[in-house]
Amino acid sequence: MIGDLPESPPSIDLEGVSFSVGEKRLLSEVSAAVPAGLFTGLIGPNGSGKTTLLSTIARWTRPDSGRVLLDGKPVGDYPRRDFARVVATVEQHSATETELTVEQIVDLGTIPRAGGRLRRTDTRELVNQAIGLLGLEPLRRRTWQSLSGGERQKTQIARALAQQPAVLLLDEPTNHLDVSASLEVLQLLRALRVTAVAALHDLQLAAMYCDHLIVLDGGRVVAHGPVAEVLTPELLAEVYGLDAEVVPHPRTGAPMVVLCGTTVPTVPVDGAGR
Ligand SMILES: Nc1ncnc2c1ncn2[C@@H]1O[C@H](COP(=O)(O)OP(=O)(O)OP(=O)(O)O)[C@@H](O)[C@H]1O
Repeated sequence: MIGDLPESPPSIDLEGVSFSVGEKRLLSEVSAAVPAGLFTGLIGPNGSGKTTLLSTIARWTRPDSGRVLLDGKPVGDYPRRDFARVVATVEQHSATETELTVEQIVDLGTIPRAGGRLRRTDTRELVNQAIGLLGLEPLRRRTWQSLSGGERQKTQIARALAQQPAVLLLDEPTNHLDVSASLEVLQLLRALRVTAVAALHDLQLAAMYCDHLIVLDGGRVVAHGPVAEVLTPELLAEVYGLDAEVVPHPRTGAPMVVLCGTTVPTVPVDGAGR
């Protein structure tokens, strides 16, 4: 046990979570289960509430009503320091003003867990491991300012992994990553077998790497459950307005999203205004 929190990956339960800013309802009665130790994808169109929901799980946003439970206990009931040790986050937009190097940023990940108690040699080992896993060795002494978008993204993921979290909350973790880097990073994250929730835009990546999906639309949950049950042509048409097929991968049999277009043309095909 770390404080009140278990070392093993906890489950997360969302129970009727609602949140508004002024008149705008960002989350509406969101209820879903995030299974322990699995990789859950949070999908939905732009503005559907994915970042806001991650923020409520991370305790940055307090819901107006409803509860977020970690291993059956409201997240707000955990001591701040214990919660920070166990839950690591990778945000959609990271700070750009820092002068720190890759190594120093990854080292920041060890602070919450160490709480000043891990010996320096132990934290160095965690930093080296995380840098190695993300293939950042050649960049370890480069400054944040000098990194490309994808290199920054990998650095932030390495920082989160150096924390050795039981829960990982990731807002578009493949942002800026090329195709093979996206596959490598998701494969790595999934293999950790922590309780992970990742907001994803790429439906094919979600189909390949997620165990479980929560689908948001307009701040509401429209579906949640195992990928094969949730990812259907009907759902993609309803939520995204997509004309798509979901077929078994010819080699692995895993669901594969084949896009045919949109169900509603957004741009006139025969010339605007005619
Ligand atoms: N402080 C705020 N005040 C008013 N509206 C807000 C505020 N923060 C977010 N919103 C709105 O809430 C909705 C949900 O935003 P959120 O960032 O959670 O969506 P998202 O699904 O993560 O979007 P994206 O895929 O574009 O990143 C959006 O319509 C957004 O404009």
